[in-house]
Amino acid sequence: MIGLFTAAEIRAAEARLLAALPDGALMQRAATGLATVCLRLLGRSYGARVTLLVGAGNNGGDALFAGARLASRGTQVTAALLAPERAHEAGLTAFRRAGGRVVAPEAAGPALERADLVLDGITGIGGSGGLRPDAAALVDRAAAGPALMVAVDVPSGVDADTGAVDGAAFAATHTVTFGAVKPGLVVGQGRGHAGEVHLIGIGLDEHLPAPAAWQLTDADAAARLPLPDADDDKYTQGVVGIVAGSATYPGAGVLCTGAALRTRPGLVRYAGTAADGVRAAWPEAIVTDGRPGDAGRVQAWVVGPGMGTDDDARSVLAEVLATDLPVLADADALTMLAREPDLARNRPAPTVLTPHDREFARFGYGPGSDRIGAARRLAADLGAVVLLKGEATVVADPGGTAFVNATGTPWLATAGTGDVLSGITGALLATGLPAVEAAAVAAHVHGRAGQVAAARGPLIAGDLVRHLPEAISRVRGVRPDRLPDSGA
Ligand SMILES: NC(=O)C1=CN([C@@H]2O[C@H](COP(=O)(O)OP(=O)(O)OC[C@H]3O[C@@H](n4cnc5c(N)ncnc54)[C@H](O)[C@@H]3O)[C@@H](O)[C@H]2O)[C@@H](O)CC1
Ligand SMILES: Nc1ncnc2c1ncn2[C@@H]1O[C@H](COP(=O)(O)OP(=O)(O)O)[C@@H](O)[C@H]1O
Ligand SMILES: [K+]
Repeated sequence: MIGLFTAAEIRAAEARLLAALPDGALMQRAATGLATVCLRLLGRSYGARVTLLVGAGNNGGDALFAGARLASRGTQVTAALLAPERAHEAGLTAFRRAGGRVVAPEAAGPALERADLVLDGITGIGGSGGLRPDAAALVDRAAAGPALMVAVDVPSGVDADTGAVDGAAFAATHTVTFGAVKPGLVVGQGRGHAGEVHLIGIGLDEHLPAPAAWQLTDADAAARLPLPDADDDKYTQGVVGIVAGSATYPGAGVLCTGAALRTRPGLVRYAGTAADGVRAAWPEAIVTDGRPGDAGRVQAWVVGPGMGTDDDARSVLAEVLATDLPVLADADALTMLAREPDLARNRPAPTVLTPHDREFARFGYGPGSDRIGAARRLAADLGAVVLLKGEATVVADPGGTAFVNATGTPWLATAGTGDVLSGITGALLATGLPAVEAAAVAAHVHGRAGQVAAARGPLIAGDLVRHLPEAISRVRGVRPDRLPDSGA
């Protein structure tokens, strides 16, 4: 798993590491890694043109030392200094000594127009609030040029902890970040500004605390997707019950049940008023048009997508939440729970809520620009796991552990894909995974299914269900064309 660390956690770790190192050593590590990535991206050093945007802090120091390294290898490097009198002194000396050219921000236009690569060293983890006007103007001018845009540590204007962007921000194609990945690079608007993230080790790991936020890799997700083994039968792999869809809107029931089957095919039960549609679409499911209690035994419930919000729906929701089983509540169930949160508050078994932004806002406050913070707050308030959907889906548990999803595609912004996510999550809850992990792994697999489906063109929610087996195999690293011999 990839740990995500706040600016305060990184500063505390840096302080311990700095105390053990000679002056300036840490910045040299950062600048060496930065220059190496720049050279790789440029593909050459001699004759290339690089322009540095340099603020008054250590972030500008990193840029200047990296610029010095590039200049000493024959690259034409120009530095636009936002605050010449406060620019990093040693960095500026090294830069000038290596042949770097210094200009005022107002005179940086030609250098930005000609640059192959722009290096953003205006602010890093020390930035706060929206960029000041002079910095914002420089960032805008850089964006108009043709260069590769490389952010030092954090794109300037992006809040390193939350990903919030208030006004102008450097839109990077690559971010070279030091010591640890910051949440703001992978969530909220910051995710879109960071581009590809390159992590440079500077020896910080042993000084960092246990992370409170994580990103899963394919391998992490695969380790939580148990394979059936020789002792399994259809009942032992986790049976999920689905309450979704309605006579008027059977689609949600069909998508949710299909997603559960394609994730964990042992046995999926369905109870609800879309029974005919579900039966016709998925003969593999065990279907009743009765109440959840008529469905037979399950190890987890999914309740909500397309079920309506009338009195019958409310009583079905209450019945499911009154069980001592893990429950995933989505869509119409969230609308009802926003009115009556006590139905879900502090259940003895895990509850997972999967709101998009508008559903989230029904609980009393919008997610705002700190999506991890918002998910944590609602999770703590309700004693439930909250999966806040979006470009980067965030999962948080009541204790504050959070996951930021790394997979997905904007093509997922289409009706019904949330119903599919509910089915996947419910199937994983039924396997007995801790709820926060089931939700995080489900978001990971759902995003991969979206990527697999989108590779073939515009996707609809049913395509996600169809591509789930391939997505899961890819997450596991299984080549689809190889069949092991029996017992191998
Ligand atoms: N502490 C260390 O030893 C290391 C720090 N490193 C670098 O140091 C950075 C942190 O350095 P600093 O603490 O000096 O802070 P920064 O360099 O990130 O930012 C501070 C500067 O930005 C200005 N600023 C803040 N908000 C602004 C805004 N909204 N608009 C315009 N200007 C703004 C401040 O006035 C100050 O001059 C890291 O991000 C990283 O790049 C690396 O060199 C690794 C080692
Ligand atoms: N711009 C986007 N980029 C990536 N994923 C997105 C984007 N917009 C939505 N999604 C994903 O698509 C899904 C939509 O779910 P939801 O809004 O519940 O749809 P529905 O209710 O129609 O099923 C979520 O998994 C969400 O994270
Ligand atoms: K920066």
